[in-house]
Amino acid sequence: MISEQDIDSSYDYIVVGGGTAGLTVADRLTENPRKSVLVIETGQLDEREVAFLVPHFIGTAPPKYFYNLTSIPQPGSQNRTFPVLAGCVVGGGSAVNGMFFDRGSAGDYNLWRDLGNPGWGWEDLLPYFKKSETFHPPDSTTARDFGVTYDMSIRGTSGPIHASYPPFLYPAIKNFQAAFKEFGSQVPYDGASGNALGAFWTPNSLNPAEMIRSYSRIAHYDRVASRPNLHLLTGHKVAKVLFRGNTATGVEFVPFGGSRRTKVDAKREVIIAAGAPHTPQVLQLSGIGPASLLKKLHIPVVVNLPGVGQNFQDHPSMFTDGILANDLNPSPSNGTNATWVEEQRIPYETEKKGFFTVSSSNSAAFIPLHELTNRTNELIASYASQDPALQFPAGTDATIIAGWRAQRDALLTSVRSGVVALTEYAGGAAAGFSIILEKPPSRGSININSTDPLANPVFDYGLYKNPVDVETQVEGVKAWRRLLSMPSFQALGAQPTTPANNITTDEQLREWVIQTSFPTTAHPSGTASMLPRRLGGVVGPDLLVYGVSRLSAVDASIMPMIPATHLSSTVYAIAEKAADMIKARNA
Ligand SMILES: Cc1cc2nc3c(=O)[nH]c(=O)nc-3n(C[C@H](O)[C@H](O)[C@H](O)COP(=O)(O)OP(=O)(O)OC[C@H]3O[C@@H](n4cnc5c(N)ncnc54)[C@H](O)[C@@H]3O)c2cc1C
Repeated sequence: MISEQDIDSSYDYIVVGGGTAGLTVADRLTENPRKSVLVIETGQLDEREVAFLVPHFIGTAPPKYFYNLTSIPQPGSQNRTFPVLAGCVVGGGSAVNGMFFDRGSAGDYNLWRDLGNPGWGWEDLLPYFKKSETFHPPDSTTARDFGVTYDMSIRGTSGPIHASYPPFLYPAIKNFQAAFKEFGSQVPYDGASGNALGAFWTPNSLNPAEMIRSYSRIAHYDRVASRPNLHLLTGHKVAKVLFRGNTATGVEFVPFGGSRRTKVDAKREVIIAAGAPHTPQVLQLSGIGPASLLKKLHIPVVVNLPGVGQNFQDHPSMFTDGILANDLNPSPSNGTNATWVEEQRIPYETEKKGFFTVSSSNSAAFIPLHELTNRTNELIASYASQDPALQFPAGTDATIIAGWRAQRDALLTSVRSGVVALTEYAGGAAAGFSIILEKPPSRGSININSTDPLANPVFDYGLYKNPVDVETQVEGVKAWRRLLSMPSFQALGAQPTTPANNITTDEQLREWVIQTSFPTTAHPSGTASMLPRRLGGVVGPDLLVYGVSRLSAVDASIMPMIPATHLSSTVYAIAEKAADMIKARNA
C-alpha cells in the first residue's frame, strides 16, 4: 500500500483497477524485481470482515464495498430498472462474488478464437486455467458418497487461487444430477475439462485449510505485498489515460469523492482492468470510443472506436420455485431455522466444518438447445433470419452491426453442433432454481454521459431486446417442469409452484418471463471486446487497444461472447495469459 504523496513519478506499468484481473496481472509483472507496477484502485482494502471470508456470509458485504449503480429502465421487462453489481474494494468482484468456480465448455472459448482471435481457443486457455488455481480434490468419503469425479490432468496444482469443495454438500443434488440424466442430458466426468454440458459438481473459490474465500486480494496481493516494486494506491479513481500523440504515457487520477487531479507516468504500458462496467468509462473519458459520443461531450477524440461500451452482455435470470415433499436432510431450508444456524457456528469455528462452509452452490446444469426443447429448428431459423441492422438503433456504426452478424453466425454453428449451452440451471438442492440464459443474442451498452469521472455511466442491459431470448427462457421453464417430473425428483416428491401451475400456454409463460426476469447474474462482460476492428472490436488478440500504442485491457470487458459459466475463473485465466503477453512484449 502506498499513499498518494509517496507514489513515484513513473512506473513501468500502471494497472487501472485492483480487482480480479488487475491484481493478477500486477502480481505476475512484479515477479521480475526490475519492473515496477502501480495499481490504482477506487475501493479500499476490506477489513477481513466475515462477509468476505466466511462462505456462509456471501452477499452480506457492507454497501460501501459496492458501487451504487442502476440501469436505465429496461423495456424488455416492463421498464423496470436493475442494479449493476460490482465490487468497489481491493479484489473487485472476486471479493464479493458467490464463490462458484467453474469453467465454460471448449465451445465457448473456441467461439472467441473463431471470431478472429488466434490463440484464444480452449486449448490455448487451458494452461492458464491451470496456472491460476490449486485444485483440492474432495476427500475420498465425500467423493464416494456424493459421486464427485474429477480429472487432475486438467486441474492446476500450484496456482494462487484455491478451488475446493466445502465439507457440507446437500444430498438432494445427487437427485438433481440423476434427474438430468433421466431427462436426456449427461453428467460429465469433470465439468472443468472443456465439457461443461450437463449437470455436474463444481468447486468454490475456497481455501480448504482455513475454509475461507480465496480471492485476488489474498492470493495476488497479500501474498506479494512486500515486493518493493509493487505499489497499490487505494481510494483513487483513474479519470483518464494520458497520451503523447497516440502513445499512452500515463494516467490522471482523482481521490474517490474528491476532485484534485494527479498525474503519473507509465514507461511501458497502461493496463486497464476496471471491470466491464468501468473499463469503457475510462476509455471513453480518455478519448477512445464512438466519436459521435465523445464530440457531444467535447472530449478530444484520440481514436474513433465505435465498439467501446457496446456488445455489453450478461446472463439474464429468473427464479422458479417448488416443493420437495420428501426432502432430504440437510437441505437449504435448514438455513431458515435461526437456532440451527447459530449452532452451526461451532463446527465452523472448531473444525472448519458444517453449514458455514457453504457459499452459493456446488452444482449446476448447462444445457444445449437441442436437449432443452423440440422447438430447436424453429428458434434457430428465427435467429438465423434476423436482419442484423434491426438489432440496433438507426445510425449505429456498421462495424457494430457486422460484429453482431459475425457473432450470430458463429453461435449458430456452435448451437447446431451442440457444443455450447444456452440455459443454466443453478443450484440443485431444492425444487426451485435460477434459470439463466447463457448466450443471449440481445446486446446492451455502457456509455458515459458526463465528463466527470465520478459520475456513473449509463447502463443499458438491452434485456430481451431480441425475441429469441424470451422464447429460449420460455423453453427453459417448460424444461424445468419436465425435469421435476423425472423419477429422481419424484422420489423427493417434487412439485413446481412458481410459475403457478395454471400458467401453461406459451403466451402466459412469455408474460411471466417478462414480468419476473432480471437482466443480470452479476456477469457484465464484452464492453471492450476482443474482436477485429471491422467487427466493432476494441482490442486485438494481443489485448492492445486499437489505434494507440502501450494501452491494453485485460478484464471481463474483453470477452467477445459471454461464456456459459460463472465468470471469475475465466477472468483469472485471461489475466494470467495477458500477463505472459505483456511480459513477452516488454522483455
Ligand atoms: C455480487 C457478485 C457475485 C458474483 N458471483 C460469481 C460467482 O459465484 N462465481 C463467479 O465465477 N463469478 C461471479 N461473479 C462474477 C465475477 O466475480 C466477475 O466476473 C469478476 O470478478 C470480474 O473481474 P474483473 O477483473 O473483470 O473486474 P473486477 O474484479 O470488478 O475489478 C475491477 C476493479 O476496478 C476498480 N475500478 C473501476 N473503475 C476504476 C477506475 N476508474 N480507477 C481505479 N479503479 C477502478 C473496481 O473498484 C474493481 O476493484 C460475481 C460478481 C459479483 C459482483
